[in-house]
Amino acid sequence: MGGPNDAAGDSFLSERSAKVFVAGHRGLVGSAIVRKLRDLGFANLVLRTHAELDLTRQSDVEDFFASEKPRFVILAAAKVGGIHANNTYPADFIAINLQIQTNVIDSAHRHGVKKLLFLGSSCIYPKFAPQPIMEDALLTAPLEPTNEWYAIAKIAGIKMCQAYRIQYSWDAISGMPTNLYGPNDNFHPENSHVLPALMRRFHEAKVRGAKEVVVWGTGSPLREFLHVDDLADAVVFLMEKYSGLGHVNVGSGKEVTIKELAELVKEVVGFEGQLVWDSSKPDGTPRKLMDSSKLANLGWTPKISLKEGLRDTYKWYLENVKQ
Ligand SMILES: NC(=O)C1=CN([C@@H]2O[C@H](COP(=O)(O)OP(=O)(O)OC[C@H]3O[C@@H](n4cnc5c(N)ncnc54)[C@H](OP(=O)(O)O)[C@@H]3O)[C@@H](O)[C@H]2O)C=CC1
Ligand SMILES: C[C@H]1O[C@H](OP(=O)(O)OP(=O)(O)OC[C@H]2O[C@@H](n3cnc4c(=O)[nH]c(N)nc43)[C@H](O)[C@@H]2O)[C@@H](O)[C@@H](O)C1=O
Repeated sequence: MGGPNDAAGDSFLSERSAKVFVAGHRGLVGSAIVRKLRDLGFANLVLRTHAELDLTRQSDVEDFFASEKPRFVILAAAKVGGIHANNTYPADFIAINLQIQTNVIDSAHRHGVKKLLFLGSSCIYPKFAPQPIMEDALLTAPLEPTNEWYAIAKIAGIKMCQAYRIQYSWDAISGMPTNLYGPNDNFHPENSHVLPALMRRFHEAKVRGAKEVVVWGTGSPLREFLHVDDLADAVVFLMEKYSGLGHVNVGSGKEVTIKELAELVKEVVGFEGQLVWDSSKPDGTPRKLMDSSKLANLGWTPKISLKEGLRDTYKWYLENVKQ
């Protein structure tokens, strides 16, 4: 998908004093976007914690947009979790995400927001999509069951941005990041994604002097990881350069097996014991490497290697999370 606007758009970077609402600014992604925007000199960020503004509450969101009237919106607030959380709380993952994105996208449009960026996820694609996954693989085959509820909400978000562009000529775009990690990640033992879960488990095992650490599944699934600072850079790039109908993949182009990832995290943390695989836990999608050539052709490439990103994230974990 696409069109004549694909590489067009007025300049986001020329409006650094404009109000930018970053929804979800305390999360992994939102906090990285705030760091990036502040580095670039954006001086008028509009930020609300979940406690200050619950984005599932339609009338509160409406009132917020009516009074704040932001010029740009970056939607990084969502109900997010790893394979276990997605599989255990399907109602939360579909309902909360549909509510947040519907409220924010619709209110943003009705209150004069100039441009909005919606974030989806690589889980929108079919479980057995041809690899690497092109944007046009969307809705071509069944989804991965462990996260189909979340994926359906995200697909609805993409479609809502497209529908508002078609009906109202409104500049709403969607970026689809691959698996992300970095500072401010969620290190919950069960509900987080694999990378922070393993970092914490290896760290705690090292401190306890444990001989073994349990890792979920078979270790054979492949995943593509992108440091969240690269994602934040891509988000700003898309805000500046992209105004098309189709969503845009944002990946690193590099994949590792979960076993390779576990060995890398183990090395960075300095845990010297053994890995024990718990094959009663789900593997999820066998492989989801995205084809990010659409974004590369617009002129963006990632900079942070997985090894470097892991070291940076472990340093952050030691300074901010561990007891
Ligand atoms: N993490 C990943 O690997 C990937 C993430 N993404 C996408 O990036 C986006 C951000 O994810 P990520 O940063 O990882 O998630 P986090 O869980 O780290 O952050 C989500 C943020 O949303 C806020 N939030 C959640 N519910 C509400 C609500 N009802 N009202 C207001 N704020 C709310 C949270 O606030 P609070 O903590 O106070 O509830 C938090 O600040 C999501 O759209 C996600 O789908 C896409 C691909 C991969
Ligand atoms: C970003 C993406 O994230 C989710 O999909 P996922 O890629 O399957 O995410 P995950 O990071 O939780 O797992 C990746 C792999 O790793 C294995 N694994 C090993 N040990 C642990 C472990 O300790 N925790 C977790 N979570 N996984 C583990 C796990 O069994 C799986 O094979 C979506 O639900 C959805 O939210 C989404 O869009």
